[in-house]
Amino acid sequence: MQDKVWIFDTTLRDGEQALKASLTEDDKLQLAHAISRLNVDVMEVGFPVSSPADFRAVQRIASEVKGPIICGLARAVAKDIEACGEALKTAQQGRIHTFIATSPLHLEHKLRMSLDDATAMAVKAIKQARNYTDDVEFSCEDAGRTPHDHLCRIVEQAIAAGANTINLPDTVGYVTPDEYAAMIHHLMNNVPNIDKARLSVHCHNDLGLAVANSIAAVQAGARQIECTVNGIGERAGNCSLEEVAMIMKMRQDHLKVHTDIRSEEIYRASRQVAKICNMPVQPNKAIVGENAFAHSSGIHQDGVLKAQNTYEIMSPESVGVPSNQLNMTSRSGRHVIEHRLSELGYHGDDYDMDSLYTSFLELADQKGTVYDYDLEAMIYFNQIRDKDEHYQLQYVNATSNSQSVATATIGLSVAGEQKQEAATGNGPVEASFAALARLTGMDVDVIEYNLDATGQGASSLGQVDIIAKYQGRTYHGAGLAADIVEASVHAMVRVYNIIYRAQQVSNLKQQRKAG
Ligand SMILES: CC(=O)SCCNC(=O)CCNC(=O)[C@H](O)C(C)(C)COP(=O)(O)OP(=O)(O)OC[C@H]1O[C@@H](n2cnc3c(N)ncnc32)[C@H](O)[C@@H]1OP(=O)(O)O
Ligand SMILES: CC(C)C(=O)C(=O)O
Repeated sequence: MQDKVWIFDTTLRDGEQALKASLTEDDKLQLAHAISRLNVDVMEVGFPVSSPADFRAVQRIASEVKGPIICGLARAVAKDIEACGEALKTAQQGRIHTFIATSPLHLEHKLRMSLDDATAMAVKAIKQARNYTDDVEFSCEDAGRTPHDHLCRIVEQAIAAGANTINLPDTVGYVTPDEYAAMIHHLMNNVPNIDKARLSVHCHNDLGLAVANSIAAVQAGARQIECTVNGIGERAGNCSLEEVAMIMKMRQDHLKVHTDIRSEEIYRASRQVAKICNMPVQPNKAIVGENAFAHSSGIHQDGVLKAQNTYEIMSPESVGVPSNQLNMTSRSGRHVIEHRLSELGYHGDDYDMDSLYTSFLELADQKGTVYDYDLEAMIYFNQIRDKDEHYQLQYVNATSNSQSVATATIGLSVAGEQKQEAATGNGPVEASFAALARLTGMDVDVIEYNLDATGQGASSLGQVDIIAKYQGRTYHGAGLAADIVEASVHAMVRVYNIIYRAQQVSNLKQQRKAG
């Protein structure tokens, strides 16, 4: 049997200390339900003496949320313990968590007392707490900077007074994993009654070591981790619940411990905490960040399509993320495009991959991400591409501003010969059309011009449809590009090619007649 590590969630207490405004009673209740769905063992939900609203929040959660042990925090002060005990009265299982600082720095400058005085206060507070509940946790605040023998002294007395969980916080995120593990070992080997209590750790992230330190402590024998959803908490935050839970799930083979966390609830809880606490999650955050299951480079995408575990050590579904994401960027390759298109219902013979991929890269370089709707539009234009046409657009360079006429220079290949012309106009589209007229020698009359956005938002592609008249006949041309002037020129070049082909057909007919 593998050992169980208890998960003590403190999102609603230490996590809340990170917020610019405290959570309301209703916010706390809603989050308490979300966190309890994770199946945490203990949920620390407030500091009841702190304010009437926090007292009521703890009270409501205690009576309404069933499942985890509901815990409140209290200084080693009689009125704090009393408030905590009262607030937790209706809990199915309530825990009072009391603490006092033990490091020389905190004792001298903050509490202005000796270790013996602090120990006496702790003992008194624990005994008072035991009058309310059998479940009492004691924390040596700033244990990370407390000499080990001092910790042993106070912890021994705390257990003797009735504390059944002993928490050794690295309050300021100062220690390294080996130091933290050594501290746990020292206590386990030197406090005579240590087996009467569960050893707990509570790590802050000031040096980015909160998760590493918590895991090192578990490897040394600690069996409770205090943590928060998304790692929110005072200053740089606390140990992140989702990270430690998934480390213990994914590396059970190595760590030989487990938790009871329902990992499929992680993503949902993370989103709720981010939203209600107004603390967005950084995209590259492990487990719950937007990019945690996103692949953007061709080699990785190809690997994941062939076997998901080539680049994913856990499945997105295992943490409640609906699926992974294959972002299509200019670092993507042909495999992912083919895969995406097949999901959209296209087959290999619907498009020419080489020319589609060229258009894809051009667009991706301009836009960043290429979306499904871009791909669909590209397929359409890929099918009507001017590949072997008489007129082929080389480039468009148009400039315009609000004070002078627009100018456009166009490079066009005409039957394989490179040509260039410039012209002016009221706007860049008109100037471009005038340059095209010079290049082709045909004066086409544009009778309808429609511009549509294909896609969403400012990164949409411009799709231009033109109806033009030439020598009594009407022609249609369409163009698509990130730049709307370029889309217009593509549409017009298409019109010229159709006119050219029509002329060829009619010349042929005349020759036949004459012949
Ligand atoms: C490491 C942690 O995260 S601990 C939790 C931190 N969370 C909070 O502080 C949020 C809730 N806190 C509060 O609402 C308020 O600070 C209260 C109600 C607890 C106290 O408010 P006030 O009485 O106005 O005191 P204030 O916060 O300014 O100062 C703290 C006092 O508690 C004392 N104190 C600090 N920790 C403890 C402790 N564990 N046990 C006993 N006394 C303590 C300090 O020495 C100081 O005492 P002093 O007034 O004799 O100098
Ligand atoms: C009260 C204790 C557990 C704490 O929050 C800390 O030391 O950071």
